[in-house]
Amino acid sequence: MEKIIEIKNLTKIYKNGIKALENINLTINRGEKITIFGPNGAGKTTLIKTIGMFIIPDKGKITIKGYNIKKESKKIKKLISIATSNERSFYYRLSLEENLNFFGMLNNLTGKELKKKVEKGLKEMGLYETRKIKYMEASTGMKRRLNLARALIKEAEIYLLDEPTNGVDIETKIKIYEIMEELSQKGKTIILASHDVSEIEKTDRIVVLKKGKITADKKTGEILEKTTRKNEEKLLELIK
Ligand SMILES: Nc1ncnc2c1ncn2[C@@H]1O[C@H](COP(=O)(O)OP(=O)(O)OP(=O)(O)O)[C@@H](O)[C@H]1O
Repeated sequence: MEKIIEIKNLTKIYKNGIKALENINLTINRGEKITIFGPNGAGKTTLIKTIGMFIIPDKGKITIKGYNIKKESKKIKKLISIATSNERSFYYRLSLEENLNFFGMLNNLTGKELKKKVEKGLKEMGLYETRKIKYMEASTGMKRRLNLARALIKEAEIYLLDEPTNGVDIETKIKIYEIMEELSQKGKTIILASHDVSEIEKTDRIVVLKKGKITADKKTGEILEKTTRKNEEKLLELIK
C-alpha cells in the first residue's frame, strides 16, 4: 500500500494552554476512507485543520505524498481539499454560484469545465434553485452545503471533511455518501471527522481520539456490525 499521509509526533498546544493534540502518530494510505472519531473537544477538528494546513503545529512532522507541509506547502495545497464548519472564507456579497465560480477559478478551472463543475456541484448539493442568493442571505444549511460543494468540486487527491453531513437534509446526506463513494472509486483518500454512525459506516477505518491522543485505530468492520442497530452503542464504548 502506498502511504499518502505520514504524521509523526504531532503536538498542538493552543495559546490558552490547551493541548489539543499530543504526540500523534498516524499513517494513512492512498485510497483509504477513514474516520477520526472522538467526543467533543477530542481534537478532531484540530487534526483535520493541521493536515489541511490551516493550523501550524507546535511539534512534529507531517508529510503528504512525501512533501513536508512546512517546506512544500504550495505543492500540498494542490493535493488537498478541505471542508470544515465555521467557514469564513466566502464573499458575503457574492451569490452562491459566484462564490463557487470564484473558487473554481482559483483552482485553475476555466471555461466550459468550470461551468460544468459549478453546475454539478450546485445540483448535487441541492443549491441550483437558490444559486443566485447572496451568501450573506443564505441559510446556515445552504452555507454548509456550499462549503461542501466547494470542497468537492476541487480536483484533489485527499479530501478532508469535518462532519460533512452535519445539519444537511437526508437527500443531501445520501448524495454526499454517493460522492464519497465516487471519489473512493477513483482512488481518492477521504478523511472525515465524525460522530455520526451512518457516516462512520461508510469508511473503512476508525481512528479514535481522546483528549488529543489516539486511543484506538481499527478497521471499521472490526468494530461495527453489518446491521446498524447496535453500532451507536459500540462507538460509545470506544470513548468511555
Ligand atoms: N482556536 C482555539 N483556541 C484555543 N483552544 C481551542 C481552539 N480550538 C480548539 N480549542 C480547544 O482544543 C480542544 C480540541 O478542539 P477541537 O475543536 O479540535 O475538538 P473536536 O474533537 O473537533 O471537537 P468537536 O467534536 O466539539 O468539534 C478543545 O478543548 C477546544 O476547546
